[in-house]
Amino acid sequence: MKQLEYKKVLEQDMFQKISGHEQVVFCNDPSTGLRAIIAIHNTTLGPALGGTRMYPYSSIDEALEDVLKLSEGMTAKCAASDVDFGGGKAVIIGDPEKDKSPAMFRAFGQFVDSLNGRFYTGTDMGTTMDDFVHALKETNFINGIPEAFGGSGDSSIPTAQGVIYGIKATNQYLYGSDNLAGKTYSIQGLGKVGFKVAEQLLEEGGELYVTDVNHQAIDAIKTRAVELGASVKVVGINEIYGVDSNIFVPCAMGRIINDQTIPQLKVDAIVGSANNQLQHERHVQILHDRGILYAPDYIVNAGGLIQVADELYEPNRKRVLLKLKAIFDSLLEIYEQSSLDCITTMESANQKCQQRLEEQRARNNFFARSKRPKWNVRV
Ligand SMILES: NC(=O)C1=CN([C@@H]2O[C@H](COP(=O)(O)OP(=O)(O)OC[C@H]3O[C@@H](n4cnc5c(N)ncnc54)[C@H](O)[C@@H]3O)[C@@H](O)[C@H]2O)C=CC1
Ligand SMILES: O=C(O)CCC(=O)C(=O)O
Repeated sequence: MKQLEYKKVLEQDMFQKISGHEQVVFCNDPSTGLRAIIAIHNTTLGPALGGTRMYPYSSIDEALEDVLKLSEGMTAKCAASDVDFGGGKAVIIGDPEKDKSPAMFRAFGQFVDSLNGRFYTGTDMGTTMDDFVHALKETNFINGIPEAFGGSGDSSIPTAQGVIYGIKATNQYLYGSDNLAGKTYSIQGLGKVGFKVAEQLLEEGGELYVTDVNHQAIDAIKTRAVELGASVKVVGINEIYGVDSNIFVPCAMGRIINDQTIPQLKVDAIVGSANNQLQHERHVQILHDRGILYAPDYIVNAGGLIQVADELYEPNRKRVLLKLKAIFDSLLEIYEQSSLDCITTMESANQKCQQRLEEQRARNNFFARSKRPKWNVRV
């Protein structure tokens, strides 16, 4: 009896945790060591889409919490970027440096395939296009694949481009010009996205402070700076928050805007690619009160989503470029609206997303076509 009650509490706890989500799938393949969780948050706008992260989570709870938050963010990102997909994401529990294998990604591909088009996925932190070339052998529900395989290539390129548009919009709003030159930027993380952002800022005359746990990434940006006749200052991983610069550009992990880091910040704005930068929603209000402009992460980092969603309809670079440029206007609109309504930038962005979701729900009536994008999605 006691055991039954205990089980009931556990079940309630689990369903409470996933109460905002449509479906959560645990994937277990001992033969390849695959332990993954796929979370589908909301398919109002279309099938779920979102990258797969590989990270050495210290517990299943930590992995679950991450995937739930990331997939929820994808619903907002799709809504805000006018993309006909819904919110989903996956995490693989393991160290990307040590635990990966082609067999593991093939096994993961089989799990993705079993969802029969409810979930499309590709790269995120800790995974690369090559990993998904293996998954592609098992399923077609993969995006962000190399051009040689009929895809649109590395999605971190448009993500980085979107971050640059976000920084330009922020400079325009704060300093009256979108020029990147003559400003200082502190960048956390020089991976697939952060490195490209750093490179373009250097090329356009920005001054950089950078940090990364990976020394090769640091060496690479130093070399690139020398080639460009520019210079970068390297700071410690915990020192990055206290750097006196114009803009903090987080391009590594989430939850880095929190009670410990906010008091250290000496920047005018935060504009970066990292997903879920705010530890809690209340932190955006604290930033607002301190006069630090926050660029909502899911607006700034939508470039990869824009490209991979486009790829599923058939890659078209011109269309992607137009949508990437829209990040500049969208962010400026959010800044201006939040100032007019005396609300935070996140509240302003969320209102925009809610409006699109409600409009789509109103269209999803008995006569509506099935909840699929209107063009021929590759299956
Ligand atoms: N790749 C993409 O197209 C997109 C990425 N994002 C988000 O942007 C962020 C970065 O993504 P990627 O560049 O793809 O990942 P990545 O794995 O290529 O790069 C992450 C970098 O951060 C570094 N890092 C890890 N912990 C750190 C720490 N404590 N301090 C400083 N550096 C640290 C890593 O060494 C690595 O160089 C992630 O939050 C990801 O979810 C969001 C949208 C799309
Ligand atoms: O960038 C991608 O490949 C897909 C989109 C995504 O997962 C994200 O924006 O976090």
